[in-house]
Amino acid sequence: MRGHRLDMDGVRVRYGQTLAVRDVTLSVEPGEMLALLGPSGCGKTTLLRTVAGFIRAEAGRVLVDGAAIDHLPPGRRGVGIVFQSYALFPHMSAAENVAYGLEARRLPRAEIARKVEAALAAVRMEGFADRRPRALSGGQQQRVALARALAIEPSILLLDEPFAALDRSLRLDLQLEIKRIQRRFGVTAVLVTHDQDEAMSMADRMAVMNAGQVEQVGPPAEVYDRPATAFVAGFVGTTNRLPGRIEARDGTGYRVRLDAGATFAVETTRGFDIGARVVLCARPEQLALREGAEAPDAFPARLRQSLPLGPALIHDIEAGATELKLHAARHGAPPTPGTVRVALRPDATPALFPEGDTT
Ligand SMILES: Nc1ncnc2c1ncn2[C@@H]1O[C@H](COP(=O)(O)OP(=O)(O)OP(=O)(O)O)[C@@H](O)[C@H]1O
Repeated sequence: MRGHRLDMDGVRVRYGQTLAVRDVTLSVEPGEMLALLGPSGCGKTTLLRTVAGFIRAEAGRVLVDGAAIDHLPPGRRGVGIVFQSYALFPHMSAAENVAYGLEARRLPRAEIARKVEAALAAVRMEGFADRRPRALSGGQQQRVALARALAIEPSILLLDEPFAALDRSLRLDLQLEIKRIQRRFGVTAVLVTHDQDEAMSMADRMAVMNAGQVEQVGPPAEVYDRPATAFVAGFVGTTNRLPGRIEARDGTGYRVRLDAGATFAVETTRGFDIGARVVLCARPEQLALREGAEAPDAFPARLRQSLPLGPALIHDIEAGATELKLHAARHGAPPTPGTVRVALRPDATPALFPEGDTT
């Protein structure tokens, strides 16, 4: 199962008038897990199903280890798929379900038995071989579905929201299980999810999709820290959006005059004209309350409330029509609601986008 490379090269998929996937080019390295992350309707399932062979692309190619597989039917692509709904055959036992794909390949009986046993053991379900799906919990059914996908020793494992139907604790169990198995076998995997925490914790890299296109692809921390577009900044993690205007060039960035009434220095590699309208996107942990007198690098706002969240404190703030969330360490008594000043933390690297960028 080890080490196969997957390439999507200019894949375009249309349903009638709807262009669901717009010329997507993505590579998944051998043994890597790539998450396709995005809001409902952005095209992630369509892209996954195109790789699986259930949907035909209007343009572009899908390649495994450099060879195009577009002409192959799903059963001959060497892909294993786990769906959101467990999609097990209800009248078959767990072992029969796992054997199904192997029987279709007409393998000898003894070999099928051996592979079924190994696949069920890999997902820790060896004691449940004779159970029918209805006698298994949701998490157990999904483990069997995973065993079925793995039994054929796929070159690529496709995971289509496999945890969506599970409650929280089962979900975490299965996430850990899949990650463990994926690492152990070095299987190349694509995970479709609309859950950013899931993508962050499971994936080596994530591709953030919006309206059929990939807006950014990279390791989760990089996407979080350096969002490429305003959409990514808003979709991955929490972002405070502060409108303003470019006042002047400043070192390797700009001085931005915020509508809220302060001037922030922001580093960026993007180019802006002086006077251009912009949106500054700052994470809750990049802003801070500033004590004391008026200063040009802090703007006035109203602290509505402060709520404890584990070891942190979330400040709920309004600055004119803009609502802000600030993340602070919790020590001592929370500040009193009322007038406050908000500043950028000295080490913060907020993102700057042209106003009117897609959100
Ligand atoms: N069979 C279909 N016929 C027509 N349009 C479709 C079909 N399937 C999907 N679409 C449309 O294509 C676009 C992409 O859908 P897709 O299911 O790939 O998105 P998604 O990101 O996986 O969303 P979700 O998270 O809701 O599953 C959407 O606009 C959707 O309405």
